[in-house]
Amino acid sequence: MVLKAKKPGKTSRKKRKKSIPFFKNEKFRFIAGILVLLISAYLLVAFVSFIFYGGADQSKLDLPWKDLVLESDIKVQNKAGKTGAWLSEVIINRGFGFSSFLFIYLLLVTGFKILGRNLVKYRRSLVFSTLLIVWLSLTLGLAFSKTDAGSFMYAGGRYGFILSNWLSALIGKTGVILFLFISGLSLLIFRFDSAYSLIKRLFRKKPEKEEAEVEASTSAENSDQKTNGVDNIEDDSISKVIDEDDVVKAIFEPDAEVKEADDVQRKSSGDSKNKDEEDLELTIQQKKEEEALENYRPEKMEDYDPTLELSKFKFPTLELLEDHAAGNAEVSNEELLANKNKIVETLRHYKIEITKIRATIGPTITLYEIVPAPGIRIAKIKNLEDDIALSLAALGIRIIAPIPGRGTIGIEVPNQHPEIVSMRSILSSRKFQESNAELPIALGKTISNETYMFDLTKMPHILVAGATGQGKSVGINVVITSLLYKKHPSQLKFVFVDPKKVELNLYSVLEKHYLAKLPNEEEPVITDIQKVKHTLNSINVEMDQRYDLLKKAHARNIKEYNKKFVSRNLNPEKGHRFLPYIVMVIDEFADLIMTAGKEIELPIARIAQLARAVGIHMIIATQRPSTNIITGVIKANFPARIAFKVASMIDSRTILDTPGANQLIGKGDMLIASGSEMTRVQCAFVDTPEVEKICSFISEQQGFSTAFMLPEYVEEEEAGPGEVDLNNRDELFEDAARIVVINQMGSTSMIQRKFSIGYNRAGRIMDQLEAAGVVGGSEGSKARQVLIQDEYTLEQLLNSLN
Ligand SMILES: Nc1ncnc2c1ncn2[C@@H]1O[C@H](COP(=O)(O)OP(=O)(O)OP(=O)(O)O)[C@@H](O)[C@H]1O
Repeated sequence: MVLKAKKPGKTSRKKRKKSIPFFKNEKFRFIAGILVLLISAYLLVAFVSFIFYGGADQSKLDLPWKDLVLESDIKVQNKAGKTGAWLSEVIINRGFGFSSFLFIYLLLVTGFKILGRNLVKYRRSLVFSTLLIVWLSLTLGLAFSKTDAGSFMYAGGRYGFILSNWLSALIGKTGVILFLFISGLSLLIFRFDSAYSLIKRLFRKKPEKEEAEVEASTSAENSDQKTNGVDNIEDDSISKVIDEDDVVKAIFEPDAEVKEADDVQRKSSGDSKNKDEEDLELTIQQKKEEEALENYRPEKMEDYDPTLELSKFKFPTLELLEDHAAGNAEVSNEELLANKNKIVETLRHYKIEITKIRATIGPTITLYEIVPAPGIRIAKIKNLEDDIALSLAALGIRIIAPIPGRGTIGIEVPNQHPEIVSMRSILSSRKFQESNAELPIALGKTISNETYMFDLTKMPHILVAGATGQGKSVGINVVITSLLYKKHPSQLKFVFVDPKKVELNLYSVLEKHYLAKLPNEEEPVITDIQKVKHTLNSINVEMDQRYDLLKKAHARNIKEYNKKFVSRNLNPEKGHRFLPYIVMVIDEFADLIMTAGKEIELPIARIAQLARAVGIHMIIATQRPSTNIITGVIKANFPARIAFKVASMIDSRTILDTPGANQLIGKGDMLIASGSEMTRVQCAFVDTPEVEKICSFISEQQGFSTAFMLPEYVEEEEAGPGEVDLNNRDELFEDAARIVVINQMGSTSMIQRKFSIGYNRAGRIMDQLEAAGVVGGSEGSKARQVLIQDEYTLEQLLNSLN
């Protein structure tokens, strides 16, 4: 669609260039533009006067043009003189009536266009106004066909008058009115997108409502499924009904059913995808973007390809990963049956009758869903958690009473032989492979053996907690590996913080591919707490710079911004650049907070609050989920939390706001809370040697010349202009001053980029600019205020310095 739109634009532009080359002369354009504007002003005076004095001048205007001009005795009342009166007579009366005023509008926009200012989309306005002139003239001709006869002026001009009479005779007045209505509506629709959507909405009101209802119910269904971590009782074939009298038969045949379930799942995910696509096509916003392409795209330029610099980059292959699942033992039918009997027995013992029980076998736990007999209080079952655990002689039993939206009570019982969910099986899943998410993360498997996936851009920051040895580090490796399998080095950068100096260090070989760091910093993985502070502040600067860029580009988020940049609607010379996502991973957050406290907490909270739209995401992990580590400020800004097994119920409450994480069974068993949803997932397993293999696969390939450079943060006291000697100015001082004034942006990193100089030199120049009064004082991470508004004043100031 984009290509089609591009072609005609290109050829017509070429033609124009050939036919009027003198139009390239700037002075000529200036004079021509002014002339056209003056003509439009003259015509305006003439037309307005014609309305007032046209009647009085009428007798003179009937004279031949020569007589009217040459005869000096003949005087007209029109304020634009005889020529103005005559032009008005010809254009309004003998032409198109009142709609002739649109000619003035056309001259006005043409004049401005020649002067280089596009007030409107020119070609579109030209076509629309011309058609409107004809339409309006005809409409006025028809409406005033009776009154026109006695007046000096035709409201629709002679053209409108004659045409409306002719059409009325041809198709009758009603026919003409219908024709005018339809053509008017078409004009509106083609000219104004909003008119189109408004009219469409009027006609489609009912179906849309229905669609909304369908959508609402689908999403409700989806959310139900997620909330429970299991599929619907009625139609999910993974779940097995264990009827009181036909227990064995119902539990068996898991394999065939799992396959069936997969199909259903695939189908439904395909369906919802189709639905999404249909919705996208209908959005008005997309249409606008296509227009922008047509209008602003420089000629002969293909889309910008961020991956071009490393075009030969190969993504890691699945062969690098082990199939840990090979030795997994299945849950035996005896085990299922025994557990079921014990549950039923224990409940009976407390006089709780159940009408139905069914089992869903997950990788580490099996969910037994029971439907209690009518009249049984749910709280009563909930209180039996310990008794059921005792009777099953198993740790990690969790009762979910009731499972939200399902009308059943869930009892999660650990399997005797938990499965290892290999990273390989997760990454090779269709769900992950076909994911269109911006930052797809496949984390593990849910109770119904579904791959659990999410898009980090939607989460958008994650807090991970878990006691030592419960799978936290493996979980973080799973997150990073997922991203490495999907994102090109140009699209994603990591900032790794690892005070323990062991866990994330193996990623340091990815420096020139995937890592971001401070300039002049040697270590790619940050271990020093002081440097963490600098890095966080630097990310804050990067965040502010990105917001400035988004604002200038009128983009709401990084996705929109990059889309515009890729289609070359943003000029790199104005500071625009392709923005990779930045994911910051902090492995032991507690160590940082204990040592640096607020200095760390506040920039993290600020990033968490604001950075989502500009593509900066954080994953912070801690062993000690206590309230002095996970403070209210942090918690409020991290809505997505992942809990591995923790030591106590209090820890669970700190991280998840509910108990439960203390009842997990460890080894990657986790609870994921996102908003009000809570899902139990078995984390995939990826071993350190596998991660090493992936890293060396990537690092052996060609990378960028350096890591991605974060802007350096200069602390305020360092930045003061204190002893700046203006007699000893940097040789780039004047050029830098011009750049700052032209762009009206007092940004050190802009100077750094424009002149390809280091941050310190750019900072010194900025101090000199402040001392010279070109920019205001430092405002921390924000760009400085520019105090000189135009180049002329600047030149005067520069002269006075010499
Ligand atoms: N998803 C998983 N599947 C199977 N086993 C796992 C999984 N995650 C962790 N384990 C087992 O638990 C061990 C400890 O995991 P991990 O190193 O991730 O713990 P941790 O919470 O990071 O501990 P620490 O905080 O001390 O670093 C692993 O070596 C592995 O044997």
